[in-house]
Amino acid sequence: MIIDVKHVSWKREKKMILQNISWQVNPGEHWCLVGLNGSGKTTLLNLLNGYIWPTTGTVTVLGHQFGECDLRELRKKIGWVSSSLQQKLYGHETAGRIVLSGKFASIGLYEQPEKQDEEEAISLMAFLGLEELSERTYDTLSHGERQKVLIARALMASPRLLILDEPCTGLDILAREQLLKLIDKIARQPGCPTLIYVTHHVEEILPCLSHTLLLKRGKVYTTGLTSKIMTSQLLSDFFDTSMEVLHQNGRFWISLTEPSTIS
Ligand SMILES: Nc1ncnc2c1ncn2[C@@H]1O[C@H](COP(=O)(O)OP(=O)(O)OP(=O)(O)O)[C@@H](O)[C@H]1O
Repeated sequence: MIIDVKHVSWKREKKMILQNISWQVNPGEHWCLVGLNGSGKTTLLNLLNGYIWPTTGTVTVLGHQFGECDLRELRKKIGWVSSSLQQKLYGHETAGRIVLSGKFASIGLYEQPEKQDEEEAISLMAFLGLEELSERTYDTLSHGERQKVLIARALMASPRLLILDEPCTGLDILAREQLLKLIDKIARQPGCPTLIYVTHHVEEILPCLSHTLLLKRGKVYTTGLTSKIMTSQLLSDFFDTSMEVLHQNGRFWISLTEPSTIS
């Protein structure tokens, strides 16, 4: 099993941030994690990476139960692309060196890379269509280009689990679609890591994301096949707002049926 979270709760300042979360991710599945602001998505990701510990329950990732394994070793097998990573990177580094640094899980490149690593970074960037960015410094890249470079960096470590935490935030519609196309391309590769795609936006859910977890106020609202979850009835109940879901070209598009009722 890739992820096995059992009856996990996390409490802070007398507040239950996550309550009795159970979630299993099997090999061959790709998951979407959907929840509104403050529903507990980031907290759940922090638990998966061992940055925080459950108040109760157990977390097992890639067969390693937390508390009984070397977290530093485990984290090398988990790629995590998030906005907080964006902020940590050095703007003067070239995109090529940032991708290469993923091999060493470092911010900046301190070790002398092997020729083989350099070749791997070049071919990965070529596969993802990023070769023209290789010599550009990170601070000259657009937001969408940065996200692609960060995904390439995560892939350099050959992770078994790749967490994409709201990767389309701040992108215009075209940049968003370009980034989603790249993620879809990665998902189609044999041996692709298990994807966990975190979002507020149903429109971003790609057909490759076979399963969905809906998180609401710190609890699992439901889990299951994405195709079964993305219905007008279920999402209206989840968002407490009447909405219609249109299924088109393998994607889901939402419209509010009574926008004026939102307070
Ligand atoms: N260390 C902490 N101490 C107290 N409260 C916390 C802590 N970390 C998170 N919370 C609270 O837990 C709730 C869930 O936060 P979390 O960041 O996990 O939500 P989220 O779904 O990722 O939200 P967003 O989509 O806005 O990023 C929020 O109410 C937040 O204020």
